[in-house]
Amino acid sequence: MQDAVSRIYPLLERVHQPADLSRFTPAETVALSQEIRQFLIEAVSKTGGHLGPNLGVVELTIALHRVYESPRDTIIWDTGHQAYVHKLLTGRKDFRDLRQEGGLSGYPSRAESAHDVVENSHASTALSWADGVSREKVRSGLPGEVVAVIGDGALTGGMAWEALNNIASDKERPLTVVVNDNGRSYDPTVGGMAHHLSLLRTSEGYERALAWGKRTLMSMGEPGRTAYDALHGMKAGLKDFLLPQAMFGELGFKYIGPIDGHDIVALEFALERAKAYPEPVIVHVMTEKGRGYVPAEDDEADHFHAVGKIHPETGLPVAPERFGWTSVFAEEIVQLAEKDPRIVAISAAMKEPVGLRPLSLRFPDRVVDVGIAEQHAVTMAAGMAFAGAHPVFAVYATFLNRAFDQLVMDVALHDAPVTFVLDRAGITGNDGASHNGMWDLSLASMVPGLRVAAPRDAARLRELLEEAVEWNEGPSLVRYPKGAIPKDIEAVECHNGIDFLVKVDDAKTVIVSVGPMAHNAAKAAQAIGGVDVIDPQWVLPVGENLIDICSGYSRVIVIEDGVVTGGVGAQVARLLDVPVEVLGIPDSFLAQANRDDILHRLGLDVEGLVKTIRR
Ligand SMILES: Cc1ncc(C[n+]2csc(CCOP(=O)(O)OP(=O)(O)O)c2C)c(N)n1
Ligand SMILES: CC(=O)[C@@H](O)[C@H](O)COP(=O)(O)O
Ligand SMILES: [Mg+2]
Repeated sequence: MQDAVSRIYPLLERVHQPADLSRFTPAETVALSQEIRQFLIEAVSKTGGHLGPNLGVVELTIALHRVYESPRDTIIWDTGHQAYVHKLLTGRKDFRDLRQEGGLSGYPSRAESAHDVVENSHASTALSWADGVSREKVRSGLPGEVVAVIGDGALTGGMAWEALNNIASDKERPLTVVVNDNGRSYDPTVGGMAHHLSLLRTSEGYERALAWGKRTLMSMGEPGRTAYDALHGMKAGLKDFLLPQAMFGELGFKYIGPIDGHDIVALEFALERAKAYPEPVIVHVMTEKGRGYVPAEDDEADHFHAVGKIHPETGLPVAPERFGWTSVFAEEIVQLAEKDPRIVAISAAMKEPVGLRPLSLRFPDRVVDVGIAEQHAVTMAAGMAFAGAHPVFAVYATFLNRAFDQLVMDVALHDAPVTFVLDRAGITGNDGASHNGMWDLSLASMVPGLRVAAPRDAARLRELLEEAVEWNEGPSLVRYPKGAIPKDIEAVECHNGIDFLVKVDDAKTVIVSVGPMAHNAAKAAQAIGGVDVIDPQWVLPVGENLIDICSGYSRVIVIEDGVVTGGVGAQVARLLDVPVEVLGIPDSFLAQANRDDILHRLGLDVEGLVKTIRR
């Protein structure tokens, strides 16, 4: 086996395609699931990746591939971060370069396999995809079932409910929704729906008691049977009262569950029933995130949702994490909230990764986790602002795309003083095309009244964040990238609010650098000579002060880590008479690779900038 692992996995060796699984006995499938867990721990500890979610779906994925015939039957994974086992069972075992340039994607990928459908790793879309695939299969008479697997976290997203509503409306069209319920997003999953699912989970014992009662009474001959009939009459009423699964029924789905998601026989039985049913079905599967790997099971924070490289024996990181942008925000927002009681923070199911954990510990009632519900978060923020708060929505840049309408119509149109803090802005790299935060500047440039700051270092992040939350005339946005934070660069001069990072006599060329691009811009300018570098800090809308300064040069170059179309450079070019060159991300989806390698490929590292500017 060509792979990232040194151990031999004899059962996994036998699987080249899903059909091979049909030759396994039930006992062998159990042994296979143990092998797969070992494989995942060994391989992912070398590369990093979504270990916890994948450890949780080993049995579920085996069962799905034994019951359904992929790719004839379409299996769709929501978010797709839990598709590693699916990859292993569909012939992809070379995990050496998982999430690296040229290696396996961390998500389903059509380029890799005919078994993969959805590459978009933004959550809560799988049910809409499934509805679409199923409609077209039925319309055009294509064979094959459609199954969507969605986590309890992704089920908090509004789009999932729009899809459920549509799927349920067509009783003639069978479609199976598998809810992979591990009770967690990163944190425990929040909201009424999560509560509902957990009630179903706790009712499992009740179901077992009913089954035991039935068996016992029926074995007692006629008197027992009469007693059972009487009790059975009551059961529906009792069940409706005790089991909120009725809700799925009322929505139009047959509900099967809750099923032990680590029992392959039970899973196969449930999936076979779902497959045979001629209408939409929900199969509710209970799993444990991080299952079978003690460090992940014990990790209360997020059960190893996504890890870097780790020591497989201990689960400890191979390299200590360097102090990052997120940590600076995490510290600063606590300081600001201490001073300003109007500050309330919002997270869309990502308190820890966006740095809101310390604030939630200091002021538990001033951080709201809305689930994976970015659209709701933005409009809710507008409502909070109306009622007197200054909401701070901390979110990954790529996920704000989803709430563009709410940003324009609910926040900007109402001049709501909401601050957006965009983490992972610019190139993120290993998560592939869908996770780069490269559209935010272009989108923000179209929103009337939205002020955008791009700090170049920690000192500027602290200052600009403070200015943002003090700005109450309308919305503001502060954006910064993924990863370690570089050293502060002090300005050599400041004119009319514009920092000069490099200033030489008689420079004809000026580089306008956006946020963290300042570091490469300054180094490139120093290497070339005769070039000034300025940092406007508040980059959108483009200010008159920036235009005035740029007008004094014969050549203006804007460097930004966003798409070139419609970003800061495009706005500067619109307002200046001097020719403007924009160096940024071309309008294309970026294949996965390390952030530095992508910057190099795009000519945005020092070497590339020197070359381009000299030319
Ligand atoms: C729109 C969107 N917002 C946020 C995320 C980040 N994110 C990725 S996985 C995840 C939690 C998913 O929970 P769940 O669906 O239950 O899957 P699990 O990891 O528990 O298997 C979140 C918040 C995302 N991918 N998409
Ligand atoms: C699937 C998903 O959207 C997240 O888990 C994401 O992969 C995390 O990215 P970071 O590692 O940058 O926090
Ligand atoms: Mg979950």
